[in-house]
Amino acid sequence: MVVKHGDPGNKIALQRFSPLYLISNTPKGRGVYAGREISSGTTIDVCAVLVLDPTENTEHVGKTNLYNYTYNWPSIRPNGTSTKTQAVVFGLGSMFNHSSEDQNVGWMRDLENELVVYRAVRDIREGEELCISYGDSLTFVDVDAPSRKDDNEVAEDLLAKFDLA
Ligand SMILES: C[S@@+](CC[C@H](N)C(=O)[O-])C[C@H]1O[C@@H](n2cnc3c(N)ncnc32)[C@H](O)[C@@H]1O
Repeated sequence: MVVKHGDPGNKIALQRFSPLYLISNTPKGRGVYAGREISSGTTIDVCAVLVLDPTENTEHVGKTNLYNYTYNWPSIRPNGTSTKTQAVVFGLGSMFNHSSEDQNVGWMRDLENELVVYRAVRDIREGEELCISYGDSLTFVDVDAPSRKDDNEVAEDLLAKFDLA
């Protein structure tokens, strides 16, 4: 079907930066990498989402691995009040990994059009992984997080304090 000019409200411009690479077997599983420099502010992708019915989300998707790929999303009840649900993001949006301290990609919900728009939040070097923030409540161990000290290291730190006294 060819869409003519007709109703511009139904036509959403999609943008995807190129080249991007999907790399498997990173410490975070699969991840998305820049194939060349990306300037701050560049749109990296525009992804359509599937907003889940809140009951379907808690009773079904929330019990599966797919849950780890969903984004928090507001949902409007038939009476007009707002509640929370999840949305499945199609395309690359589901492949961006999390970084707590060095995100280079920001994302924004477009509620009206049921899209997520991803943009570079700083200049990105060729070969860098594209990472977003998932927020504070992670469901996995963050491989970028500074490793916790083991008991021996804590004991050594305490002894060092005594030495100083
Ligand atoms: C939306 S998926 C991202 C793509 C995923 N790496 C894959 O291979 O399908 C989210 C999952 O990626 C992994 N992940 C993302 N960021 C991570 C991080 N900082 N440290 C460890 N695992 C991470 C976790 O397994 C998480 O549940």
